[in-house]
Formats: sequence, structure tokens, C-alpha cells
Amino acid sequence: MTDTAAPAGTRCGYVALVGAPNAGKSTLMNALIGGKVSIVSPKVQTTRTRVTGIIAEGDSQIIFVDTPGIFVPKRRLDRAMVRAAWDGAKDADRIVLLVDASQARLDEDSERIIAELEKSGQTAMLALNKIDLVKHREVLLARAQALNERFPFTRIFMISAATGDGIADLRAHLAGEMPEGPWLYPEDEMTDMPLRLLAAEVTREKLFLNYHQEVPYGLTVETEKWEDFKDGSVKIDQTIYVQRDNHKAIVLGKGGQAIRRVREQSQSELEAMMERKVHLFLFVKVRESWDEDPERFKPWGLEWNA
Ligand SMILES: Nc1nc2c(ncn2[C@@H]2O[C@H](COP(=O)(O)OP(=O)(O)OP(=O)(O)O)[C@@H](O)[C@H]2O)c(=O)[nH]1
Repeated sequence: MTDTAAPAGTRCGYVALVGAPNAGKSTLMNALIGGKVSIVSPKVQTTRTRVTGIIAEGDSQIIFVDTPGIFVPKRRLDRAMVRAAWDGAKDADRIVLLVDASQARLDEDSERIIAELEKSGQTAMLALNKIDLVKHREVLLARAQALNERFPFTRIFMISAATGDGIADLRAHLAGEMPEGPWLYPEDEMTDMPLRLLAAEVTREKLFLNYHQEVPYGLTVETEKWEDFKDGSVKIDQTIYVQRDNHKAIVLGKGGQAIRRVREQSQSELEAMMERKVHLFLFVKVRESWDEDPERFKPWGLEWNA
């Protein structure tokens, strides 16, 4: 974080995006920011890291906290994620609950989030997402009304994070809601997520895209080494931790073909993102129960005793 001189009349604040897994939080954040920060995947519960995206809108700086999915905690890791999600929401100036408008009934996770909001006495805005999937406007309005009867949202936005519909309105409204104060980040800062972590997220996204079923859920990626070279290139070593031997075999693929594809995809995205040459090396290791190991949480900023 850098101290930035504050021009008079500036605003700055935090916005927490909360919502059930798959509601579209990452997609929305990327749409709001206009650049790729958090990872998007069609599978649920992929967001493990609290990513902060920052945008400037007029005189306002809006710092977004993309919280991990809030769901019924089962494993220790899940409990830590729920805790982190609520910590993010508690400290925020505004909370936006994102709900998938294409579902006929409110899902269990959104129900729990609303119950939590009621309990804590916090206000929230509602963003009904994926309106592109709802053909009839009356259906959409009826869903918005039902939700507003369930909880008195301060405002309701109908958006499509995928098409960009309604995003400018939401952004402008949030900008006006930010408290007066100096900007906390320099204008060109996109994210305060450390590059090492961001690089691991890029590889994890590629793993999600390349493997099916339970394999991607059981793994984690860590950036172990980062070497900057004089010619401007960077060498990055990452380890992919899997839970079982057979998962390791799947991740590697026949003759290492599968992992090579992941490596190529991740490397070229990292090069585009950082605008420099990247030499990416991936290692696959078996580590049972990595998700019960507190050491693994630290890079994500998650608490162990959740
Ligand atoms: N049609 C449509 N699909 C969307 C929209 N927004 C998100 N999606 C899709 O919904 C899925 C989930 O989106 P994510 O942004 O990963 O959802 P998330 O809430 O961040 O999910 P977690 O990381 O599990 O918490 C992806 O396949 C997105 O492409 C939208 O406005 N319209």
C-alpha cells in the first residue's frame, strides 16, 4: 500500500461482493475492473483467495473484496474460507449480494447469507446477475420483488456480468456511496494480490480447464521460486500438490502431455499479463490432506483456527 496525495473531494472505500458459489462474483469483479484479476471457472468453489480489485470512477476509488464462496463449512479449509468471507464483508463500507437471477428459488447459500446479514444488522445491495439467461422481464421483476420481501435491500441492480449489462450503473452507484477520504492506492494499481499468488491462480485456472471431475478440487498450486533475470524475463517454479498418486498420474497425463499443455497455457497467459518473457516450470507432488495443513492456508491470508 502506498500513501497517495489526496486531491480535495476524493472518496475511497471497500466493497464486499458476497454470494453463493457460482453466482458470478469473479466474473462481476472482472467486468467491473475491466481486466482479469480473479479466476473464473464454470465449476463451483474455485475462489480461494481474497482478491482485491481496485478501480477509479470519477473522484472515487473503489476497492473490491472478492470473498470466497460462503457455504456450509465441512472441512477445516472451508471453515477458514467462510470466516475470511465474513471478515471481508464486515470491514467493507458496502456489501453487494450477488444472486443468480436464473434460478427460480433462492439457493441455500444465499439464504444463509441473508440470515447472517439480518443477524449482524448490516445493510446490503442486491445485484441480480445473469439476467441474460432470463427471457421474460416479468419473471425477473417477480424474482426481484420476492427477494426484496425477504430482505430490505437498499438497492437492486439487474446485471449481467457476462454481457456487461447494468455494470456501468452499478459502478457509478458504488462510486457515489464511497465515504469521503484520500485514495489508498495509486491510480494504476489493479490488484494488491502478490504476483506469486496471482501466478499460482493462473495455473490453477488452467488445471480447472484441463481436467475433469474431482481432480482439480483436490489440488493446490504454490509458487515456490521466482527469479528475475537481467534480460527482463522471469523464471517461475510452481508445485502442484495433489492428494493421491492416481491424481498425480492424471495431472501428468500420458508421457507428460497433459501437464505440458497446462504449462504452455499458463505460461502464455502469465507472459501476456506481465508483458515479459516467462519460463514456467511445474512440479507435481502428492501430499495427502494438504487442506488440513495450516501452513497451506497462510499464502491465502486465511486463519487456521476458524
Ligand atoms: N450467462 C451468464 N453466465 C454468467 C454470468 N456471470 C457469471 N456467469 C457464469 O457463471 C459461472 C460462475 O461464475 P464465477 O464468476 O466463477 O462465479 P463465482 O461466484 O466467483 O464462483 P466461486 O468462485 O465458486 O465463488 C461461470 O461459468 C460464469 O461464466 C452472467 O451474467 N451470465
